[in-house]
Amino acid sequence: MLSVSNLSVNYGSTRVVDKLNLELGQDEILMLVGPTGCGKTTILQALAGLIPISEGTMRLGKWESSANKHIPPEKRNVGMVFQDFALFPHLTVQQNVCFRLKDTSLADHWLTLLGLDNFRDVKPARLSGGQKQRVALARTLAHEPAYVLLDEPLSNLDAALKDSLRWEIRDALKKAGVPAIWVTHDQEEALSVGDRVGILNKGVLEQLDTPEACYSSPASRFVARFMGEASFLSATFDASEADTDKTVVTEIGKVPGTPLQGANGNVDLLVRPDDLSLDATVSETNCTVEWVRYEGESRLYAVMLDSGDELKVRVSHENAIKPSTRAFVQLITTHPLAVFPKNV
Ligand SMILES: Nc1ncnc2c1ncn2[C@@H]1O[C@H](COP(=O)(O)OP(=O)(O)OP(=O)(O)O)[C@@H](O)[C@H]1O
Repeated sequence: MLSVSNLSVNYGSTRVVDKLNLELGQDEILMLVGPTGCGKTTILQALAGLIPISEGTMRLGKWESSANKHIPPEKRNVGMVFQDFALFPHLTVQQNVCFRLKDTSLADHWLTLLGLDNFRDVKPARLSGGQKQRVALARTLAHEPAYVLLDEPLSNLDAALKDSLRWEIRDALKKAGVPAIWVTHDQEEALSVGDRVGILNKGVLEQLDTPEACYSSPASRFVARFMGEASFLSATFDASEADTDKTVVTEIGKVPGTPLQGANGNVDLLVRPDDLSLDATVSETNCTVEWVRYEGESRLYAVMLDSGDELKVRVSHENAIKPSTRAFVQLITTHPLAVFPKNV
C-alpha cells in the first residue's frame, strides 16, 4: 500500500502542497483534480522522488522517504506516464518498450494487449497520439512498477480518442494490478474512471472520496462547483427531524436533504442541472429563461427564479425554449441533495 502522510512541498517560502494524506489500495486508481496551479504535478513529482519534499513521509513496501531521507526515483520502482509520451524518437516501438528490460516477455504481453503488435518495428514519428500513449503505457507496465503516476495522459489527444483510451488505460492498470494516481483536468474523466477522486484547492486536499460522494456530498462549495454545474437554492431545513424524512423546503418543491457542515434552519440546497424539470407550456410560471446552451443530446438552461436565485437546468434537446421566455421550474429528484449552511 502506498502511504502518504503530511506531505508538504515548498518552493522557496511558498507552500505549494500542504499536509497531503492518502493511502492507496493495491490496484486502486485515484484521480487527482483541481484548478490550474493547485499543485497536482508537484504532488506527482514528489511521489516520484523527482523533487525534495519539505515535510512528511511517503512509504511503500520496504522504502520510506522523508524530508531528511530522500529515496531517488530509481529505488522506488515508480512508473510514469506523461502527456507528451516521452518516447525515444530513434528507437522502434519494440525497442522503446523493451528499453533496459532483461526479460521481454512482459513487453510482448503489453504490446499485444494494447493493440500494438502491428507497430512493433515502427518509430514513434509514424504513430498517432493515441498509439504513442499506448506505447508509453506498455513501456511503463512492462517494467512492473510498484505504482504508476499519470500526468494528464490524454490532454494532447482529441475528444473521441480520449473517451476510448481512458478505458483502455484503466483496464490495463487494473490488469496489471498496480495502484495509480492519475492527474486530469477533466471532471467527467475523474468521476467515471477513478475508484476514488481527490480534489485539490491551493495545495490542500479538500476531499478524497468515491466519485459518487464527491459529486453528491461535496465537502465544500468549492468541491461542489468544481465537480460539475452547481446551483445553490435558498431553502429551509429542520435538522432535528427523524433521519428517514429530513425534508428540505424550497419555493420550487420539497426534496430529501443531507445536511453538511451542520446546516440547519435557513440553508442553501445544492442543485445539479438534472435534479430539475423545465416547462414553458404551462400557465403557471415561476422563472425566466436567461440563456440556453445546445449540447446535442440535451440543452442546458440558466433560469432566474422570481425570487432572485439562478438555477441551471438540463433537459432533453427536444425541449427548445428561447431566452426571456417565462417558464415553470421544479425539483424532480427523489434522492437526497446536499444542504449547506446559508452563505452569508
Ligand atoms: N520549479 C518551481 N519553482 C517555483 N514554483 C513552482 C515550480 N513549479 C511549480 N511551481 C508553482 O507551484 C504551484 C503548483 O504548480 P503545479 O505545476 O504543481 O500545479 P498544477 O496543479 O499541476 O497546475 P496545472 O494544472 O496548470 O498543470 C504553481 O503556483 C506553480 O507556479
